[in-house]
Amino acid sequence: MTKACIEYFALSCPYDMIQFDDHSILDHGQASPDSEANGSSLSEKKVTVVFVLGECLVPVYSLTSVNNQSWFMGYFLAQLILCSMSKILTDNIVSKELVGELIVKFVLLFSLCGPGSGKGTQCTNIVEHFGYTHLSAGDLLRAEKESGSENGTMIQNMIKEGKIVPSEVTIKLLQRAMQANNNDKFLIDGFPRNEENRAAFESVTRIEPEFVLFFDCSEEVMERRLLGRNQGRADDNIDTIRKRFKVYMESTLPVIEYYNSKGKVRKIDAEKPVEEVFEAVKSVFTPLHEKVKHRSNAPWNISRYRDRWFLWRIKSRQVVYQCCCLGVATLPEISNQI
Ligand SMILES: Nc1ncnc2c1ncn2[C@@H]1O[C@H](COP(=O)(O)OP(=O)(O)OP(=O)(O)O)[C@@H](O)[C@H]1O
Ligand SMILES: Nc1ccn([C@@H]2O[C@H](COP(=O)(O)O)[C@@H](O)[C@H]2O)c(=O)n1
Repeated sequence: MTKACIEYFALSCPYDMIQFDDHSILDHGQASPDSEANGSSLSEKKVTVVFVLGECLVPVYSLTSVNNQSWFMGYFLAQLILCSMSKILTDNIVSKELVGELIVKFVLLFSLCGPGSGKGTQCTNIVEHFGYTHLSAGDLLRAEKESGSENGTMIQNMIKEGKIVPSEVTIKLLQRAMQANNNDKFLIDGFPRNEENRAAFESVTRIEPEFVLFFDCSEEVMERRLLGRNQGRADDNIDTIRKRFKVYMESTLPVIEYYNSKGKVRKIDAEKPVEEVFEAVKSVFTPLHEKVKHRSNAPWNISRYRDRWFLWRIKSRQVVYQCCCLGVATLPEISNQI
C-alpha cells in the first residue's frame, strides 16, 4: 500500500544508461533554452530521480505539458521506467533517508466526527491557517445533487434519511475535486463515513491519511448545534439528526476505531468554544506543518497511463518528482484534453 505517496526511492542514474527508443527527447532538449534539457549536457549529467514504487511505477507516459521542462522530465522518466527497470533498481537504489530532503509529500487528512461536532467550522480555520484544500464529502454530494446529475435524486434521498451514499459516487467526486486542484495538502471532511467508504477509497487511490482528526462531542451538544445552525439544510431536523447519530454510531465509529488502532487518530475536545477548539487543532497541525513546509512549489499535473490516473509534479532543478495514483477512472472530460 502506498501511504499517501510516501514509498519513495531515489535512483541516481547517468543519462547514457537510458536507452531512448526515440530521439525526439534529444531533439527536444536541443531546442530547449533550458540547460538541463539541453541535448549536449545529457551525457555528462547525472540525475537523481525520486519516484514511487508499486502501482504508481509507470505513471507519466501520456502527459500534458505545462512547460518544456516538465515535459522533458516526464518523458525522461517514462523512458527510464520503460527501459531495464530491474537493472536500474538493483544497481541504483539509494537509501530512503537520502531522499528525505527531496521528497515533497502529498498530505491527506481526514476529519471524521459526529454531525454538528464543528468539523466544518474547524476545517475553515485550518484552510486559512495552514493552506489545506478542504473537501467536504457532504458539500460535494450536495453540489452534485444541485447540478442535476443522474444521481441527484438518490443523493437527496440518502441525505434526507441520513444514510450513506454508495462509495463509488462519493469517491468519484473526491477524485475529481483533487484532480482539479493544484494543492498538495488535502483535508477531507466527513469521509470515510463507513468501512465501505474507507476500503474503497484506499483500494482506488492507494492513499492513506497522514492522520485523522476526531472532534469529541456529546450527542446532546451536537443536536443543539445542528438545530441552531439555520443554514436551511434538509437534514437539520430532529428526525434526520437522530438517524444520522445512529448511522454515526453504527458505521462511522468503527472507522475511527480502525484508524485509532493504527495510531492515526488525533482526538480533540470539541465542546469548548470555537477558538479554544482551534488552539487544540493548531497543536496537532503545527508539527506536521513544520515537517513538510520545505515542499516544492511545483504545480500538480494530471496524466493517464493505461486505465489509471496519476497526479504528478516535477521540480527539475533538484529533480524532485512526486506522483500519486488517483486510481482507475474514466474521466472523459480530462481524457479529451490529453
Ligand atoms: N465549538 C463550537 N461551539 C459552539 N458552536 C459551534 C462550535 N463549532 C461549531 N459550532 C456551530 O455548530 C453548528 C454546526 O457546526 P458545523 O457546521 O461546523 O458542524 P459539522 O460537524 O460540520 O456538521 P455536519 O456534519 O452536519 O456538516 C454551526 O452553527 C456552528 O457555527
Ligand atoms: N462520505 C459521506 C459524507 C456524507 N454523506 C451524506 O451527506 C450527509 C451530510 O454530510 P455532512 O458531512 O455534511 O454532515 C450525510 O448525512 C450523508 O447522508 C455520505 O453519504 N457520505
